Amino acid sequence: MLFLNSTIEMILDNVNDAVCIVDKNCITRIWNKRAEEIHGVTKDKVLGRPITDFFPTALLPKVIREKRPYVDVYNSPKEDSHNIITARPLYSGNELIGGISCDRDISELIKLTALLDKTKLGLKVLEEEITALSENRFSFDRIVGHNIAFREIVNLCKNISKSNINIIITGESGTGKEVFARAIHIESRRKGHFIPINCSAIPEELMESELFGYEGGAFTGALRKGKVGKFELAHEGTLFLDEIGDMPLSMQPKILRVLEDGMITKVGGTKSVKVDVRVVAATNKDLKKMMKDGLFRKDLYYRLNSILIKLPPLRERKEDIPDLINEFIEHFCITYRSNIPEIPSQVMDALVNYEWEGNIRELKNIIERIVILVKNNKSEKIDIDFLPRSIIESNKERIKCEEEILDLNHIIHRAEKEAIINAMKISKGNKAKAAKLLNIPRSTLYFKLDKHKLTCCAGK
Ligand SMILES: Nc1ncnc2c1ncn2[C@@H]1O[C@H](COP(=O)(O)OP(=O)(O)OP(=O)(O)O)[C@@H](O)[C@H]1O
Repeated sequence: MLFLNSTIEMILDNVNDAVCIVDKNCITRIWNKRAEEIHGVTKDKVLGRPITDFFPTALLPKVIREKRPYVDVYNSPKEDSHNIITARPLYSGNELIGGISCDRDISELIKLTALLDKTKLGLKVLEEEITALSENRFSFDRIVGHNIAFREIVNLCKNISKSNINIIITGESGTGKEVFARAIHIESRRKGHFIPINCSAIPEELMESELFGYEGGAFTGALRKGKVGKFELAHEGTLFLDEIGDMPLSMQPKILRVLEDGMITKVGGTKSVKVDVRVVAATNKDLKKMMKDGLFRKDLYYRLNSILIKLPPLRERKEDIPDLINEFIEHFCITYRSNIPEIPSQVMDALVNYEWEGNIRELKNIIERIVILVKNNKSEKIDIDFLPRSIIESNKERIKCEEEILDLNHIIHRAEKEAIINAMKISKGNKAKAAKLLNIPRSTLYFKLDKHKLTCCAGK
């Protein structure tokens, strides 16, 4: 008889799953070693006995009764034990002779999943702590700069933070508009989140659904369960509309409406929801000019612009550059685990006097690059050669100009050139008259016009 084949039994004792074979009367015929381990019942007890004597809810009697398989069914035979069972009827030709079940123990997997869930929870707590810490990083106290005009702006922003008025922040790229918007949000103590959206990064056709959300299946490619828009996410918080100058004209009246009545309707939806959102918008464009050119709506501008904050470019607050440099060096030395390098005065001068068209962002990027170079070169100080070529060149140019300012020969040379240009202007290009005005012979004037490369203005 098949059930008594000892070779099969020997093979089954060496597989990882618990195997149980019963005859058509549900009497246990094969019970392998793994089944003994998983179910805690030995062969000698179970063999020859109905499987239901040991496992009243066993799947095999059901399989035999219904003559159909059950695949990958979850089963917990005892506390803390979790199995996945597959059970099938066994046939000899057309005759049903019994059933076989294979149990895979997934208790370890379940324990690991529980551990993972616990870890996830821990991570969430950590994430929240990190968010709180990084939010703190953006508070007004952490904004670097002691330039008087800049401090006045910081104080003004602190004062208006707690009111709910909308704000527009302008300034060149990289001057810290987003940093200010975040600081205003933190200072406001609003309960909700700070939600940034970059208007220039979102295609016009997606803007409405990004801002107001959409109902499930509102359009092709939409998520089945729909999406919450940024306005709703910013409920009781602050919505930061970055690059507001790039907001499509078609969207502007819709935003104005939300700002006026605080109600939003999702794309494809019919219900309106009330939101309490404070809007801070930022741009480096000239919105007034855009209004004149018909590219920005006046009504939206005045609705947003309860107060306008203008951040100065870095070159207008050079005295803040050393503090910013030190702050960024400390920051990147932590990131790249390197010691704080010495900054020779020549390097500091070069950095302070650079034009910084990309403002604080450009300065920050360059300091990061410098910290990496210092580390890679195992240096203890910032060598001037670690600065980018553009800064080195502009520094050389500046030093040259400063030297020229004090060079007496150069001063005389410039004064002479200026006097000749003026004399030529007054005499309307008449050299004899100009020479007379300058009190020099005409031949000397010819020589000096040539020396100063002014022959072009000689004819005028
Ligand atoms: N006062 C500040 N102190 C320290 N770091 C600053 C300060 N202002 C800006 N930064 C840093 O400079 C970088 C640029 O700032 P931010 O993104 O706020 O500029 P932005 O004006 O919004 O730029 P864009 O117009 O390009 O969006 C950021 O990395 C920010 O952390």
